[in-house]
Amino acid sequence: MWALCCQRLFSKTLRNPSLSLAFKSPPFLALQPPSLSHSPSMASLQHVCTAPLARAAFRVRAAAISSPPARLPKSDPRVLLGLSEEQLRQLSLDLGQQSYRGKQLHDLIYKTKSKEIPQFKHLPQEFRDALVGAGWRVGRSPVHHSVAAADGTLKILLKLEDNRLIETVGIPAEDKKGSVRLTACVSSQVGCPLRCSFCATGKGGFSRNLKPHEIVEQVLVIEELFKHRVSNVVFMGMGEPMLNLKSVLEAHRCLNKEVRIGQRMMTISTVGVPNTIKMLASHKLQSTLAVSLHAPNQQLRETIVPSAKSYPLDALLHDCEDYFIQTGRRVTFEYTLLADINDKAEHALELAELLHSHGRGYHVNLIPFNPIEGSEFRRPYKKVVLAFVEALESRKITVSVRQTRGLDANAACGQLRNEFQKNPLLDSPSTSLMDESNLLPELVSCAR
Ligand SMILES: C[S@@+](CC[C@H](N)C(=O)[O-])C[C@H]1O[C@@H](n2cnc3c(N)ncnc32)[C@H](O)[C@@H]1O
Ligand code: SF4
Repeated sequence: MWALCCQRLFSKTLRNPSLSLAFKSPPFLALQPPSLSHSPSMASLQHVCTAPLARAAFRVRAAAISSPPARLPKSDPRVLLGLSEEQLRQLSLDLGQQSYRGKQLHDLIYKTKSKEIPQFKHLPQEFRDALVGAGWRVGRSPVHHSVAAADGTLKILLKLEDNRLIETVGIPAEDKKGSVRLTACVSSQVGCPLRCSFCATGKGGFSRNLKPHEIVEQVLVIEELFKHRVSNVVFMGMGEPMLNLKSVLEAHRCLNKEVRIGQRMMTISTVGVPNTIKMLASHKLQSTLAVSLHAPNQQLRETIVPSAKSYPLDALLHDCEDYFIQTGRRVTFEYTLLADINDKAEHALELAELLHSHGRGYHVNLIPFNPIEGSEFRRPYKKVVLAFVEALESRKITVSVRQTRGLDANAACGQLRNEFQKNPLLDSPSTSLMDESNLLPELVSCAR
């Protein structure tokens, strides 16, 4: 029986990597094969284990034999953040606990926002030990630095497990009814390989894609620092979401289902990567697609966005039409206004014509350039921006101008991280740099 038990455990372990560490861990080694003379049942096998840890470990293995392996993501199989309640319940069963422990785990991760398994105080010690022993971790990263701007915008640098830094931004705002809306602007990659000419992230180079939990945790850290629920998520931080679509979709699912942010409250922004808009459309999400256009014709676009060479404007707009047809969601076009490059009234008229020729309900969001160090570009004057707006509106295009938030906090995406990377003296962790004297009084309570 003992030999059979071990054999079945071993084959389970091969199929379920979450068990392999537990199999090698000390409590397992503490289990001694009982005397084979009286061929014990499972219950009597458990009885011969006297150390509490060994008993817990035995229950883990007994449960592993009797239940199917948890369906866990292959990318990082021992990170709790990102798992659904169902997966956490299955994990609890696999570790010899009752299913309701999975619900408790879910609350600890997504509501209490505990960062370490030892902080799961109201779970039994033996369960915490089993989780740690099997190599599980929550998957949260420490805040390395944060800077608050006068308008309440908070820019945060997170230090990932491999010591890489990513930016995430919390943007509080009051809606028309006076209640506070908190937007999380999340990164999808460490850096970006697409190198748009005006973007600090592009200038900082590319390291790697973010894993789903590294995207989700950005929202949790903003909720934690502001002590307020995040209402909106925009995938407009560092990186190109469409180059990391699988992780972005997994993070989107988790933010929607586990963190409970409505799909309509989320926006995925892309400069355009061939075939990916079609893929996204096939998921029929109720989220907004924002396409960073920046020019009304192919020739000018290629000078601003080098990657545009592989994705002609006509094909890009065709895919946007398709997104609208598939999802019923209006596509937004982002247009960064660069003085004397793409900000003339004739550019606006050409843009209106281009959009009308591709038919559907589009909206243009103008972003006056946020100056970045060493850039040859300039921000246009306000009157130029207003003339651009008027020209678009005269051609019946709905348009908004993005308010520049947090200008004094290295506002342009990727700038704060670049500062830290080039100046090693700055590169020391700061616990709380939330300087409330910098905040507008009405936002202090929200940002606390
Ligand atoms: C940082 S990108 C990330 C999402 C995606 N890669 C994209 O380009 O849409 C989000 C938006 O920020 C804009 N952006 C980047 N750097 C900027 C700057 N210095 N000034 C104004 N807008 C900027 C981009 O044009 C894009 O519309
Ligand atoms: S604007 Fe977007 S796609 Fe272009 S370099 Fe920056 S992050 Fe990458």
